[in-house]
Amino acid sequence: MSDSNSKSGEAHVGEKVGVGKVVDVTSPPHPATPPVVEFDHVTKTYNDGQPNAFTAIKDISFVVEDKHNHGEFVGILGPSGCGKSTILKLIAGLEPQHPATLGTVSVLGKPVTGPGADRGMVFQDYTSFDNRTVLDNVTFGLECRGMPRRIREELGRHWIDQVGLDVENDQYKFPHELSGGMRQRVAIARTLILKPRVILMDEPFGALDPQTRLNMQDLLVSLWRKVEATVFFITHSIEEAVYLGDRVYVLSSSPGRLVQELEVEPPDRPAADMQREPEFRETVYYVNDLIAAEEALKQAGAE
Ligand SMILES: Nc1ncnc2c1ncn2[C@@H]1O[C@H](COP(=O)(O)OP(=O)(O)OP(=O)(O)O)[C@@H](O)[C@H]1O
Repeated sequence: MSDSNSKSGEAHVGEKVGVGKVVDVTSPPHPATPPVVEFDHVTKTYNDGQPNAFTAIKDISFVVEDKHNHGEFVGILGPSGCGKSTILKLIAGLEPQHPATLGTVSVLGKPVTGPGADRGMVFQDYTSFDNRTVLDNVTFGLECRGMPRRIREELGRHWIDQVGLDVENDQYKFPHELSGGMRQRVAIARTLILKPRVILMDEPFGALDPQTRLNMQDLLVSLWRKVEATVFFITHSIEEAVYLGDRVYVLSSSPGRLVQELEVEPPDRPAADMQREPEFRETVYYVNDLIAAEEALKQAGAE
Protein backbone atom coordinates (compact mmCIF):
# COMPACT_ATOMS: atom_id res chain seq x y z
CA MET A 1 0.00 0.00 0.00
CA SER A 2 1.53 3.34 -0.96
CA ASP A 3 1.61 6.06 1.70
CA SER A 4 -0.75 8.16 -0.38
CA ASN A 5 -3.37 5.43 -0.04
CA SER A 6 -2.87 4.50 3.60
CA LYS A 7 -5.23 5.65 6.32
CA SER A 8 -4.50 5.88 10.03
CA GLY A 9 -4.71 2.51 11.75
CA GLU A 10 -3.79 0.74 8.51
CA ALA A 11 -0.76 -1.56 8.66
CA HIS A 12 2.19 -1.15 6.27
CA VAL A 13 3.24 -3.51 3.51
CA GLY A 14 5.01 -6.53 5.02
CA GLU A 15 3.59 -5.90 8.49
CA LYS A 16 2.13 -8.85 10.37
CA VAL A 17 -1.38 -8.50 11.74
CA GLY A 18 -2.24 -11.59 13.78
CA VAL A 19 -2.34 -14.52 11.35
CA GLY A 20 -2.12 -12.16 8.33
CA LYS A 21 0.58 -10.17 6.56
CA VAL A 22 -0.05 -7.05 4.47
CA VAL A 23 0.73 -7.38 0.74
CA ASP A 24 1.52 -4.49 -1.63
CA VAL A 25 -1.60 -4.11 -3.78
CA THR A 26 0.02 -1.40 -5.90
CA SER A 27 2.40 -3.80 -7.65
CA PRO A 28 0.88 -7.21 -8.48
CA PRO A 29 3.46 -9.96 -9.22
CA HIS A 30 4.64 -10.77 -12.78
CA PRO A 31 4.84 -14.58 -12.68
CA ALA A 32 6.73 -16.56 -15.34
CA THR A 33 3.70 -18.77 -16.08
CA PRO A 34 0.28 -17.29 -16.92
CA PRO A 35 -1.65 -16.52 -13.73
CA VAL A 36 -4.88 -18.42 -13.00
CA VAL A 37 -6.77 -15.14 -12.81
CA GLU A 38 -5.60 -11.63 -13.61
CA PHE A 39 -7.42 -8.32 -13.38
CA ASP A 40 -5.54 -5.62 -15.24
CA HIS A 41 -6.95 -2.16 -14.41
CA VAL A 42 -10.54 -3.40 -14.55
CA THR A 43 -13.47 -1.01 -14.29
CA LYS A 44 -17.12 -2.01 -14.65
CA THR A 45 -19.73 0.62 -15.36
CA TYR A 46 -23.25 -0.74 -15.69
CA ASN A 47 -25.39 0.98 -18.36
CA ASP A 48 -22.28 2.75 -19.62
CA GLY A 49 -23.03 5.86 -21.67
CA GLN A 50 -26.63 6.04 -20.43
CA PRO A 51 -28.13 8.47 -17.89
CA ASN A 52 -28.33 5.65 -15.32
CA ALA A 53 -24.66 4.65 -15.73
CA PHE A 54 -23.20 3.29 -12.50
CA THR A 55 -19.57 2.40 -11.82
CA ALA A 56 -19.50 -0.65 -9.56
CA ILE A 57 -15.74 -1.34 -9.48
CA LYS A 58 -12.89 0.93 -10.45
CA ASP A 59 -9.37 0.25 -11.69
CA ILE A 60 -8.88 -3.09 -9.96
CA SER A 61 -5.65 -4.99 -10.61
CA PHE A 62 -4.58 -8.27 -9.05
CA VAL A 63 -2.84 -11.48 -9.98
CA VAL A 64 -3.59 -14.93 -8.58
CA GLU A 65 -0.66 -17.12 -9.46
CA ASP A 66 -0.76 -20.67 -10.80
CA LYS A 67 1.08 -22.46 -8.00
CA HIS A 68 2.15 -26.06 -8.50
CA ASN A 69 -0.10 -28.47 -6.61
CA HIS A 70 -1.76 -25.66 -4.71
CA GLY A 71 -4.69 -23.63 -5.96
CA GLU A 72 -4.96 -20.45 -3.94
CA PHE A 73 -8.02 -19.65 -1.85
CA VAL A 74 -8.95 -15.98 -2.14
CA GLY A 75 -11.51 -14.49 0.25
CA ILE A 76 -13.22 -11.29 -0.94
CA LEU A 77 -14.56 -8.88 1.68
CA GLY A 78 -15.97 -5.38 1.56
CA PRO A 79 -18.97 -3.22 2.40
CA SER A 80 -22.33 -4.17 0.96
CA GLY A 81 -22.67 -3.17 -2.70
CA CYS A 82 -18.92 -2.61 -3.21
CA GLY A 83 -18.79 -4.89 -6.26
CA LYS A 84 -17.82 -8.32 -4.91
CA SER A 85 -20.33 -10.22 -7.05
CA THR A 86 -19.42 -8.05 -10.02
CA ILE A 87 -15.81 -9.27 -9.72
CA LEU A 88 -16.88 -12.91 -9.47
CA LYS A 89 -19.20 -12.72 -12.46
CA LEU A 90 -16.56 -10.96 -14.55
CA ILE A 91 -14.31 -13.98 -13.88
CA ALA A 92 -17.24 -16.29 -14.72
CA GLY A 93 -17.84 -14.38 -17.97
CA LEU A 94 -21.52 -13.87 -17.14
CA GLU A 95 -23.49 -10.94 -18.58
CA PRO A 96 -24.23 -8.14 -17.83
CA GLN A 97 -21.11 -8.03 -15.62
CA HIS A 98 -19.08 -9.35 -18.56
CA PRO A 99 -17.48 -7.66 -20.42
CA ALA A 100 -15.50 -5.19 -18.33
CA THR A 101 -15.90 -1.55 -19.37
CA LEU A 102 -12.16 -0.89 -19.08
CA GLY A 103 -9.21 -3.20 -18.56
CA THR A 104 -8.79 -6.93 -19.06
CA VAL A 105 -9.95 -9.97 -17.10
CA SER A 106 -7.87 -13.06 -17.94
CA VAL A 107 -8.16 -16.69 -16.88
CA LEU A 108 -5.17 -18.98 -17.42
CA GLY A 109 -3.50 -16.35 -19.57
CA LYS A 110 -6.43 -15.73 -21.95
CA PRO A 111 -8.93 -12.83 -21.85
CA VAL A 112 -12.36 -14.03 -20.69
CA THR A 113 -14.84 -14.08 -23.58
CA GLY A 114 -17.75 -15.82 -21.77
CA PRO A 115 -18.48 -18.74 -19.44
CA GLY A 116 -16.26 -21.84 -19.72
CA ALA A 117 -15.79 -25.32 -18.30
CA ASP A 118 -12.62 -24.16 -16.53
CA ARG A 119 -14.79 -22.14 -14.10
CA GLY A 120 -17.59 -23.35 -11.79
CA MET A 121 -19.92 -21.36 -9.53
CA VAL A 122 -21.66 -22.01 -6.20
CA PHE A 123 -24.21 -19.41 -5.07
CA GLN A 124 -25.88 -18.65 -1.73
CA ASP A 125 -29.36 -19.52 -3.04
CA TYR A 126 -29.92 -23.19 -3.28
CA THR A 127 -29.75 -23.55 -7.02
CA SER A 128 -30.65 -27.23 -7.35
CA PHE A 129 -33.25 -28.40 -9.83
CA ASP A 130 -36.33 -29.16 -7.67
CA ASN A 131 -37.61 -31.96 -9.88
CA ARG A 132 -34.30 -33.84 -10.00
CA THR A 133 -32.92 -36.19 -7.37
CA VAL A 134 -29.65 -35.49 -5.58
CA LEU A 135 -27.87 -37.88 -7.95
CA ASP A 136 -29.39 -36.26 -11.05
CA ASN A 137 -28.52 -32.80 -9.73
CA VAL A 138 -24.92 -33.77 -9.03
CA THR A 139 -24.48 -35.39 -12.45
CA PHE A 140 -26.32 -32.70 -14.42
CA GLY A 141 -23.17 -31.11 -15.89
CA LEU A 142 -21.80 -34.51 -16.97
CA GLU A 143 -25.15 -35.31 -18.60
CA CYS A 144 -24.88 -32.04 -20.54
CA ARG A 145 -21.42 -33.13 -21.67
CA GLY A 146 -22.89 -36.37 -22.98
CA MET A 147 -21.26 -38.76 -20.51
CA PRO A 148 -23.02 -42.17 -20.47
CA ARG A 149 -25.43 -42.70 -17.53
CA ARG A 150 -23.57 -45.58 -15.84
CA ILE A 151 -20.24 -43.73 -15.70
CA ARG A 152 -21.70 -40.42 -14.62
CA GLU A 153 -23.79 -42.02 -11.87
CA GLU A 154 -20.75 -43.85 -10.54
CA LEU A 155 -18.88 -40.53 -10.42
CA GLY A 156 -21.96 -38.86 -8.92
CA ARG A 157 -22.08 -41.33 -6.03
CA HIS A 158 -18.37 -40.76 -5.42
CA TRP A 159 -18.94 -37.01 -5.11
CA ILE A 160 -22.07 -37.39 -2.99
CA ASP A 161 -19.87 -39.34 -0.59
CA GLN A 162 -17.01 -36.80 -0.82
CA VAL A 163 -19.25 -33.94 0.33
CA GLY A 164 -20.34 -35.94 3.37
CA LEU A 165 -23.80 -37.06 2.27
CA ASP A 166 -25.01 -40.61 2.75
CA VAL A 167 -25.01 -42.20 -0.71
CA GLU A 168 -27.54 -44.94 0.06
CA ASN A 169 -30.00 -42.69 1.88
CA ASP A 170 -29.60 -39.40 0.05
CA GLN A 171 -28.97 -40.08 -3.65
CA TYR A 172 -32.66 -40.47 -4.57
CA LYS A 173 -33.94 -37.65 -2.38
CA PHE A 174 -35.30 -34.44 -3.90
CA PRO A 175 -33.98 -30.99 -2.85
CA HIS A 176 -37.08 -30.20 -0.75
CA GLU A 177 -36.25 -33.23 1.43
CA LEU A 178 -32.82 -31.80 2.34
CA SER A 179 -31.63 -29.28 4.94
CA GLY A 180 -29.90 -26.06 3.82
CA GLY A 181 -26.47 -27.50 4.63
CA MET A 182 -27.23 -30.68 2.66
CA ARG A 183 -28.37 -28.65 -0.33
CA GLN A 184 -25.13 -26.68 -0.32
CA ARG A 185 -23.25 -29.99 -0.19
CA VAL A 186 -25.15 -30.99 -3.35
CA ALA A 187 -24.25 -27.65 -4.98
CA ILE A 188 -20.57 -28.16 -4.13
CA ALA A 189 -20.59 -31.76 -5.44
CA ARG A 190 -22.28 -30.61 -8.65
CA THR A 191 -19.51 -28.07 -9.22
CA LEU A 192 -16.52 -30.20 -8.18
CA ILE A 193 -17.55 -33.21 -10.29
CA LEU A 194 -16.78 -31.08 -13.35
CA LYS A 195 -13.19 -30.49 -12.15
CA PRO A 196 -13.03 -26.72 -12.77
CA ARG A 197 -9.67 -24.99 -12.37
CA VAL A 198 -11.40 -22.00 -10.80
CA ILE A 199 -14.27 -22.25 -8.32
CA LEU A 200 -16.31 -19.10 -7.77
CA MET A 201 -18.36 -19.06 -4.56
CA ASP A 202 -20.79 -16.22 -3.82
CA GLU A 203 -21.71 -16.34 -0.12
CA PRO A 204 -22.33 -20.10 -0.30
CA PHE A 205 -22.79 -20.48 3.45
CA GLY A 206 -24.61 -17.18 4.04
CA ALA A 207 -27.97 -18.82 4.78
CA LEU A 208 -26.67 -21.53 7.13
CA ASP A 209 -26.81 -21.62 10.93
CA PRO A 210 -23.46 -20.98 12.72
CA GLN A 211 -22.63 -24.61 13.57
CA THR A 212 -23.49 -25.90 10.08
CA ARG A 213 -21.42 -23.06 8.67
CA LEU A 214 -18.32 -24.12 10.66
CA ASN A 215 -18.83 -27.73 9.54
CA MET A 216 -19.11 -26.59 5.91
CA GLN A 217 -15.93 -24.52 6.25
CA ASP A 218 -14.03 -27.61 7.42
CA LEU A 219 -15.53 -29.67 4.59
CA LEU A 220 -14.55 -27.03 2.03
CA VAL A 221 -10.95 -26.92 3.30
CA SER A 222 -10.58 -30.70 2.99
CA LEU A 223 -12.17 -30.82 -0.49
CA TRP A 224 -10.17 -27.86 -1.73
CA ARG A 225 -6.91 -29.59 -0.72
CA LYS A 226 -7.95 -32.62 -2.79
CA VAL A 227 -9.07 -30.81 -5.95
CA GLU A 228 -6.26 -28.18 -5.95
CA ALA A 229 -8.48 -25.62 -7.68
CA THR A 230 -8.21 -21.87 -7.22
CA VAL A 231 -11.16 -20.62 -5.19
CA PHE A 232 -12.66 -17.13 -5.05
CA PHE A 233 -14.94 -16.90 -2.07
CA ILE A 234 -17.25 -13.96 -1.30
CA THR A 235 -18.51 -13.66 2.22
CA HIS A 236 -19.79 -11.07 4.69
CA SER A 237 -18.16 -13.07 7.48
CA ILE A 238 -14.65 -11.79 8.16
CA GLU A 239 -13.97 -14.92 10.27
CA GLU A 240 -14.88 -17.11 7.31
CA ALA A 241 -12.62 -15.22 4.87
CA VAL A 242 -9.67 -15.14 7.27
CA TYR A 243 -10.10 -18.81 8.17
CA LEU A 244 -10.50 -20.12 4.62
CA GLY A 245 -8.33 -17.68 2.68
CA ASP A 246 -4.68 -17.98 1.65
CA ARG A 247 -5.23 -14.35 0.94
CA VAL A 248 -7.98 -11.88 1.63
CA TYR A 249 -8.89 -8.96 -0.58
CA VAL A 250 -10.58 -6.02 1.12
CA LEU A 251 -12.54 -3.70 -1.18
CA SER A 252 -13.47 -0.07 -0.61
CA SER A 253 -17.05 1.15 -0.57
CA SER A 254 -18.64 1.74 -3.96
CA PRO A 255 -17.12 2.03 -6.50
CA GLY A 256 -15.06 -0.91 -5.25
CA ARG A 257 -11.28 -0.61 -5.34
CA LEU A 258 -8.81 -3.05 -3.87
CA VAL A 259 -7.68 -1.28 -0.71
CA GLN A 260 -5.83 -4.06 1.01
CA GLU A 261 -4.58 -7.59 0.52
CA LEU A 262 -3.53 -9.86 3.36
CA GLU A 263 -1.65 -13.12 3.07
CA VAL A 264 -3.10 -15.40 5.73
CA GLU A 265 -1.87 -18.53 7.50
CA PRO A 266 -3.45 -21.71 6.13
CA PRO A 267 -6.44 -23.29 7.90
CA ASP A 268 -4.51 -26.22 9.37
CA ARG A 269 -6.80 -26.80 12.37
CA PRO A 270 -10.57 -27.06 12.75
CA ALA A 271 -12.53 -23.84 12.17
CA ALA A 272 -14.02 -23.80 15.68
CA ASP A 273 -10.52 -23.98 17.26
CA MET A 274 -8.60 -21.57 15.01
CA GLN A 275 -11.32 -18.92 15.08
CA ARG A 276 -10.99 -18.61 18.88
CA GLU A 277 -7.24 -17.94 18.91
CA PRO A 278 -6.07 -14.40 19.87
CA GLU A 279 -3.89 -14.00 16.74
CA PHE A 280 -6.85 -14.95 14.56
CA ARG A 281 -9.10 -12.49 16.40
CA GLU A 282 -6.47 -9.74 15.91
CA THR A 283 -6.68 -10.19 12.13
CA VAL A 284 -10.48 -10.21 12.23
CA TYR A 285 -10.62 -6.97 14.26
CA TYR A 286 -8.11 -5.34 11.92
CA VAL A 287 -10.14 -6.19 8.80
CA ASN A 288 -13.34 -5.23 10.61
CA ASP A 289 -11.88 -1.76 11.30
CA LEU A 290 -10.81 -1.39 7.65
CA ILE A 291 -14.32 -2.18 6.41
CA ALA A 292 -15.93 0.02 9.10
CA ALA A 293 -13.69 2.91 7.95
CA GLU A 294 -14.86 2.34 4.36
CA GLU A 295 -18.52 2.29 5.48
CA ALA A 296 -17.94 5.55 7.40
CA LEU A 297 -16.40 7.20 4.32
CA LYS A 298 -19.45 6.15 2.30
CA GLN A 299 -21.83 7.54 4.94
CA ALA A 300 -19.90 10.83 5.07
CA GLY A 301 -20.07 11.10 1.28
CA ALA A 302 -23.82 10.47 1.33
CA GLU A 303 -24.53 13.24 3.87
N1 LIG B 1 -26.97 -5.44 -13.64
C1 LIG B 1 -26.76 -4.34 -12.93
N2 LIG B 1 -27.15 -3.13 -13.40
C2 LIG B 1 -26.93 -1.99 -12.69
N3 LIG B 1 -26.32 -1.96 -11.50
C3 LIG B 1 -25.89 -3.12 -10.98
C4 LIG B 1 -26.11 -4.37 -11.67
N4 LIG B 1 -25.58 -5.36 -10.90
C5 LIG B 1 -25.08 -4.77 -9.79
N5 LIG B 1 -25.27 -3.43 -9.85
C6 LIG B 1 -24.86 -2.45 -8.84
O1 LIG B 1 -23.44 -2.53 -8.70
C7 LIG B 1 -23.08 -2.40 -7.32
C8 LIG B 1 -22.24 -3.58 -6.94
O2 LIG B 1 -23.06 -4.76 -6.94
P1 LIG B 1 -22.50 -6.16 -6.49
O3 LIG B 1 -23.65 -7.11 -6.46
O4 LIG B 1 -21.33 -6.52 -7.33
O5 LIG B 1 -21.99 -5.82 -5.01
P2 LIG B 1 -21.69 -6.78 -3.77
O6 LIG B 1 -20.48 -6.22 -3.09
O7 LIG B 1 -21.60 -8.20 -4.22
O8 LIG B 1 -23.00 -6.54 -2.91
P3 LIG B 1 -23.55 -7.32 -1.60
O9 LIG B 1 -22.43 -7.35 -0.61
O10 LIG B 1 -24.67 -6.45 -1.13
O11 LIG B 1 -24.00 -8.67 -2.06
C9 LIG B 1 -24.39 -2.26 -6.52
O12 LIG B 1 -24.62 -0.90 -6.26
C10 LIG B 1 -25.44 -2.81 -7.47
O13 LIG B 1 -26.68 -2.17 -7.27
